[in-house]
This record gives sequence, structure tokens and C-alpha cells, in this order.
Amino acid sequence: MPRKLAAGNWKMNGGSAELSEIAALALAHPAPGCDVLICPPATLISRMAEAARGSAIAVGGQDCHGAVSGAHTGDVSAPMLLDAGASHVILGHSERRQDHGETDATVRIKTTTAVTEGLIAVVCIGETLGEREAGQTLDVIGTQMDGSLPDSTTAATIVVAYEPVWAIGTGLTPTLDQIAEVHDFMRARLAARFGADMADGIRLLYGGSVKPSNAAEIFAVPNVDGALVGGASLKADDFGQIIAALDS
Ligand SMILES: O=C(CO)COP(=O)(O)O
Repeated sequence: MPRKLAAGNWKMNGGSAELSEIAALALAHPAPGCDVLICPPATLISRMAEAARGSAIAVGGQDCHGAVSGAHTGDVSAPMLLDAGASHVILGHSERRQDHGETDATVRIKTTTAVTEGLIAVVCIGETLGEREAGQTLDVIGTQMDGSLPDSTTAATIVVAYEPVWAIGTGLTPTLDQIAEVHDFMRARLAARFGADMADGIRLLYGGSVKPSNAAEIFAVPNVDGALVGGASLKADDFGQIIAALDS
């Protein structure tokens, strides 16, 4: 069983004030029983890495380009993230898929590059409300997993985050049974493609309105190996409680 992972995605939020809380968070959790990752905006990565130096907190980007360098104005490459002190990168978040037209094929290329360059990729998938209501959830999840993950995947370099689009930032969460159904399906899909041993080693995160009040019950669901947290990760106190819920 891999160590659980509490990952925070700050999205296009956060600045110096939130950054200064990270040092306090690191002090409050000097040896957490789970891995802890924070993915701030690209502009904060190097300062965050500096603030987290020597602590148990890892730092990640929220996206990277599929190429390692070149004429791509405004983009950030995997080697640049590493150079700034990041060890992870979130890829294929539904907001990237929506705002920037990223497809499974795009995400697969980015994931391949990120992993080849030495980052751990946190690959996001999830159905829309319309897809869930149409009974298509598992079809969508299966297609996204198949398309977004490269064949060369290894358990140590890939994390898969299930984030139902309708649960992100809405305060809505699936029932525990619904989370269990999708996570069981994800594990089985990975096992069919990569073998059971490797599938068991890939961490499956749940994301979407995770907060201190629901973290423990979500973490108790089989095949949930941690969380990808948006809004609550910007509040050090809330994120600390989520880390503690995973820790126990
Ligand atoms: O999108 C998310 C994390 O990547 C989830 O965001 P919220 O926790 O704010 O719902």
C-alpha cells in the first residue's frame, strides 16, 4: 500500500499571505503520516519550495507544456518546474480541459513529458453532471484514463485524481458509495492495463469539495488513497485538519 497523499491545488489563487502560512503548516506537521503536496500558481513555486525546504511538504505545478522548451509564449515546461523546486505537476485538470481545450491526447503527451523529465504527474479525470445523469460516468472515466495515461506509466510516477466536475468548488460531493464505485472501477481499469501489482501501487485521489468536515469519511472509502483539495488547501488550518484526517 503506498503512502496516502494530501494534495492542495491553489488554482489561480494565493499570494504572499497564503505562502507565509505554509511555514507554519510545515511546523505543525513535521512528520505527517501521509505525503503532503501543495501546487501553487507558477509564480509562487520557487518561493514555496524555499518556504518548504527541509519540511515534509512537496511542491508542484498545476500544468506543464508537452515540449521541454521552445517558442510557446506563456507556457511553463517540466524542466522549468523542476528547476523552480517542484517535484510534482497536476495535469488534465477539468479547468484546463474546459478553459484551454485540453483533450485526453494532450494530457497524455504532457504526462509523458513530465514523467520523462522526472516529475510525478497527478492526472485528473472526472465526469460532468450531465454525463453522470445520463449514466455515463464509468464510460467517461474509463475513456479518460485510457487516453490520458501513457503506456510507460510506473506506479511511483503517476497519481490519478478522480474529480467529478460538478463537485468542484460547489460544496456538493458524491455519496460515499458513488466514490467507492468509481475508485473500484479505476483500480480495476489500471489492473487490466498495467497488471494488479502496479495498479495497487498507483495512488487514487478523490477531489471535489473536500473539507475538514467530510475528509475522514471520504478517506475511509476503499481505494481512496488521498485527496486533491482546492479551496480548503488555501486555508492552512483547514488543510492541516485534512492532513490530520489522512494521518490517522
Ligand atoms: O478542483 C479541485 C482540486 O483540484 C477541487 O476544488 P475544491 O476542493 O475547491 O472543490
